Amino acid sequence: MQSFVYHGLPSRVVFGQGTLSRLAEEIEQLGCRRALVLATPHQQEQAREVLEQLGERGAGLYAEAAMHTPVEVTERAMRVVEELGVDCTVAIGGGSTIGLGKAIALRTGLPQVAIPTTYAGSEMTPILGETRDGIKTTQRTLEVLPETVIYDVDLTLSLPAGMSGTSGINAIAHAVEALYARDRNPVISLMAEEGIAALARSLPVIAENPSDQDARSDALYGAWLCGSCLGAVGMSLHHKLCHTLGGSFDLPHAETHTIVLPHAVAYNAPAAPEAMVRIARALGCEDPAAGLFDLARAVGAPTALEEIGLTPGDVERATEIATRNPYWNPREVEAEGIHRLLHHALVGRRPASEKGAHR
Ligand SMILES: NC(=O)c1ccc[n+]([C@@H]2O[C@H](COP(=O)([O-])OP(=O)(O)OC[C@H]3O[C@@H](n4cnc5c(N)ncnc54)[C@H](O)[C@@H]3O)[C@@H](O)[C@H]2O)c1
Ligand SMILES: O=C(O)CCC(=O)CC(=O)O
Repeated sequence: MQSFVYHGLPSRVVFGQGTLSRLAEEIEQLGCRRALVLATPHQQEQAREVLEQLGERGAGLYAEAAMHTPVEVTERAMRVVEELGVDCTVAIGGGSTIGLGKAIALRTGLPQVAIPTTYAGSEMTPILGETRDGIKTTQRTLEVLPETVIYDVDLTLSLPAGMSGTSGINAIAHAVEALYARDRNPVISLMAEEGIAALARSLPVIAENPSDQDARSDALYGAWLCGSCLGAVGMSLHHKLCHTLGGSFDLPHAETHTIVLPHAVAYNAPAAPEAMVRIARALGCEDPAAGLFDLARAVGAPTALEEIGLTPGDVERATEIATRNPYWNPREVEAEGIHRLLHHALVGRRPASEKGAHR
């Protein structure tokens, strides 16, 4: 057995159907009385209902959360925090809204309740990415880890079929990279394999019938596990590529993850054979790279970066940025291979895992 370090993260998780009804008691458990409810403009009505449900524990609503946590949005939220004298935040939404709660916590130390409505996984991580003047920087600090997470399966029923597929594969990407992380450990690897399996079996069912409650429950359980993997260990090439494509080419987050993942896995396969066995087992297929590509197709997701806005002329610059300061990766990150990977992802070629031992 390899030696390892396991670092447990302190958060309280409430999981089930109808669990939103426990929000007031969870706020009380934190010792708080005046919550600021956070949302995107799109989920404003849902957030208003949450505020009403809170009664005197609800201090106000700020519904301007935006993708990649722009600092000007956070600064406006900070003025609301001060004006209302709030003592905690409640973020209801996906990674964008939860990111805003984290950005406020970083500046104030206010406790957070996160109520995720996508599968992105931010609620389980001490990671915050913030955008200033168009540049996104990411940090890891326990100060931003939400104290309480309420997973309510009912809240995911409204997530459209298309977004459910790409958001679920965004979650799978965290577990895939956790399986070959430099700081991987047996507990997180168990969670990763279980998380991939739960999402791989539920996402195609959701694509057919977004109201299937058993599949929704399975998917949210998988998202919790995969988010925990992201929070616990370091990510590698796949996340670096997606952060490059999102940050420098403005490609949409979950779709980018969905398209790039099979190709990143194909690239890393020769250097991470044990991880590949576990990913294939979780997917129920022979070749993990092809299996992930087929899963994307099964949920009706895009499979080519050119479908979401990348052009052939962008591949050179994306290769240069992604290889400049690479994250640790099990296989050496070399420009020619990354250029080829990105070209395959651009055109949507069905990948096959490369064979041989590259380290
Ligand atoms: N720090 C981390 O650990 C971490 C992890 C994953 C993602 N992220 C960040 O999160 C952001 C992406 O998050 P996301 O993919 O969850 O998307 P998102 O939060 O931007 O949500 C996308 C849209 O879907 C809407 N939406 C969310 N849930 C819905 C539901 N159930 N029904 C209907 N509409 C719904 C939102 O209001 C929004 O308009 C990115 O900025 C990414 O970098 C951070
Ligand atoms: O943008 C962030 O906050 C970091 C996101 C991250 O590392 C996970 C992801 O890319 O899905």
